[in-house]
Amino acid sequence: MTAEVINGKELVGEIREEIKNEVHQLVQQGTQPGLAVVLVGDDPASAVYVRNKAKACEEAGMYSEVHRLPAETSEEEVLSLIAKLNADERIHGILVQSPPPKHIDEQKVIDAIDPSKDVDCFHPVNVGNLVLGKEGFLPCTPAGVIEILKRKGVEIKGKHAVVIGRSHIVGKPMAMLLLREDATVTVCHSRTSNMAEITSQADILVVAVGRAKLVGKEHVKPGAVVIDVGMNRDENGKLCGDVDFEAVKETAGLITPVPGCVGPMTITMLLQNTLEAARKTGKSSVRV
Ligand SMILES: Nc1nc2c(c(=O)[nH]1)N[C@@H](CN(C=O)c1ccc(C(=O)N[C@@H](CCC(=O)O)C(=O)O)cc1)CN2
Repeated sequence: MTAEVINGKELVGEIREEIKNEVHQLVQQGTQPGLAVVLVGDDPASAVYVRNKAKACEEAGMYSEVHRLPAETSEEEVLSLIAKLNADERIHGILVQSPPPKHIDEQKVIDAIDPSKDVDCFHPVNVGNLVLGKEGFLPCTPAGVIEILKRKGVEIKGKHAVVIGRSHIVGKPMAMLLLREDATVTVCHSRTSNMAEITSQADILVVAVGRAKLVGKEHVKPGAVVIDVGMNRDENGKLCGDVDFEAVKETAGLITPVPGCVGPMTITMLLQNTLEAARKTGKSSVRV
């Protein structure tokens, strides 16, 4: 069996077109969604992601501003910028690119973001709402994974979904969102002893560990849906996921490629959250 490889470019293009139309309508009503991205330091991968976020905003007709701060910027300076952005009516969404330099307490900075502008869904209030199943922002990468599954017609309800990874950004919220969709969810992590035994029972396998090609054929049930959230460099410096794509595509039924699927979908969900935030607050000076 050879898996169907999901065409991320097509999916992302379709959703971004929908968002662009909705942004256009909101602009007509006097509100242009605005996103502020804060990047502290000079991590090259983060610089690429931030550039892609600003470009995606522009293409969707949204306002965006990127605050690039030197690596030695103090925590107080970052907090003071967040306070200004919280009060800025042009800005509906704020995010701080992760990871910041070590001297900055990331959670303290996240806690300072107004929850109604926390489009990453990292603030404890929004994480709490997610766990309680209340309305609110959905975290971008996990929401992107659910969107991929739904748009590809994958039934989630009643299926066994296994998530590998327990990070705050992906693993934990991913498990929550799958639960909300009525999947039976198992979370595996670095201390799981019999991982292949568990993952090979999954109908839906989401991998988010940050280790190149960790998941091989032996981890995957024939016909399973495999979603690769990883973003690594292989021994030749080429971008690759956490899944050994060439090996697993022989076993899986449906598989996401890296690059070109979950990453761009994450940014698409960020646009979606910024649009939602703008709809709710509705204040801005239109700049088109
Ligand atoms: N504040 C946040 N920080 C981080 C998040 C996040 O959601 N919020 N997630 C990741 C990084 N990330 C978004 O910020 C992200 C990673 C990768 C991609 C992406 O489009 N990748 C491309 C390849 C890009 C390349 O050429 O290197 C792909 O998969 O095709 C988008 C967003 C950690 N930090």
